[in-house]
Amino acid sequence: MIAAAARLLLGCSSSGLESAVSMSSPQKLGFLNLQESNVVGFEKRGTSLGLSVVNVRSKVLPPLEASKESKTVYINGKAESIGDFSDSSLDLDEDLSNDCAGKNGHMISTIGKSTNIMWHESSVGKLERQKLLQQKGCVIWITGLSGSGKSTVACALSRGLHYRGKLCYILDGDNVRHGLNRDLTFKAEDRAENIRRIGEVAKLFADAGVICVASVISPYRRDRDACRALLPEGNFVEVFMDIPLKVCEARDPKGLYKLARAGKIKGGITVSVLCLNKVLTWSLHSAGFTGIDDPYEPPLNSEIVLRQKGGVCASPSDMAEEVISYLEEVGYLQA
Ligand SMILES: Nc1ncnc2c1ncn2[C@@H]1O[C@H](COP(=O)(O)OS(=O)(=O)O)[C@@H](OP(=O)(O)O)[C@H]1O
Ligand SMILES: Nc1ncnc2c1ncn2[C@@H]1O[C@H](COP(=O)(O)OP(=O)(O)O)[C@@H](O)[C@H]1O
Repeated sequence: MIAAAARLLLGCSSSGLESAVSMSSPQKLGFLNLQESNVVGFEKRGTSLGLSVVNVRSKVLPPLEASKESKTVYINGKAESIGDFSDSSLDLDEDLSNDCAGKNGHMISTIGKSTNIMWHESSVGKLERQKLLQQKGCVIWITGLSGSGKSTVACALSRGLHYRGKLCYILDGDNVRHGLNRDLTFKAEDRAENIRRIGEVAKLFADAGVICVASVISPYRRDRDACRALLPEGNFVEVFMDIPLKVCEARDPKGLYKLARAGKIKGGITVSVLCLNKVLTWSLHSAGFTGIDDPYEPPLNSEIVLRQKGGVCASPSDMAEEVISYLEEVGYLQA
């Protein structure tokens, strides 16, 4: 928050500051180096063309004021004057300034519901991170019915990759619903939002250079395709657990198919389990259970299909090896 506020200051008097923001050209961006302990309060003093003018009160510094030189920023792609500022030539770390300004410079845009936001490019890029990790960041998207073996294969895959010295992280549907997506139900629009968020997080992991394994039912083709579209070509590897419903239902490790068949999931139910003398309660709000009274749309062109052969399911580690072989083939296990 302090860095963000400092960036909004845009110009200031120099006394007592180690560095200051320059707005003399749209290619430059700098940061005020404020010590958090010295800042005792932020005060919003007004807005100008969507940019907040902030007064930082400090224990050691005099109040900072905008001063007298006219500057330009780009707001929603349009050049706008933001008023009078001076001291544009103050001591900046040029390299860091240019690094962090990124390719969009001071492009301020509206994205979704967020107004006046700017893209900051990191000084270390994806290629450098990949070189460090000796792998290519990507998303392995495991989709399939409940009980088809998504989580099991994700774990085996993670183990196999780890064994080869590759950094991998699993985003499991059940787990993500414990935190990030705890506000979402199983009605269609919430499933879509669940997948959208997981897709966005997976994209960040891939950008970090990590092999991100998402194991989620993701029943709707459109939502999966939207996640694919977030990533560079080839970085989204869809793995379809093509296991027949009757096999998944026979496994039924959580007893959910049984509940669904009994009509106890549609419309929302509460499940309570006595565990170590504690009652654990889950609320299942649902338009239906996938495969029973809610649709599952199988992928049409997934990179990998894992299915039974002659009615026999391969072991989870063999299935994981199939995925690892694919990653090796496409060169993702090297930088
Ligand atoms: N109505 C309904 N439909 C499907 N699944 C249900 C439902 N209610 C609860 N569960 C449990 O939630 C797990 C699926 O969560 P996901 O986030 O992967 O689902 S989705 O992609 O948003 O459809 C899923 O976990 P897995 O069995 O591992 O797939 C179920 O255990
Ligand atoms: N390849 C496999 N062969 C036999 N059983 C499996 C296999 N993969 C998973 N299972 C079993 O199927 C059940 C469901 O697996 P799970 O990974 O939880 O599925 P999902 O995450 O798709 O709901 C578990 O009891 C698991 O042990």
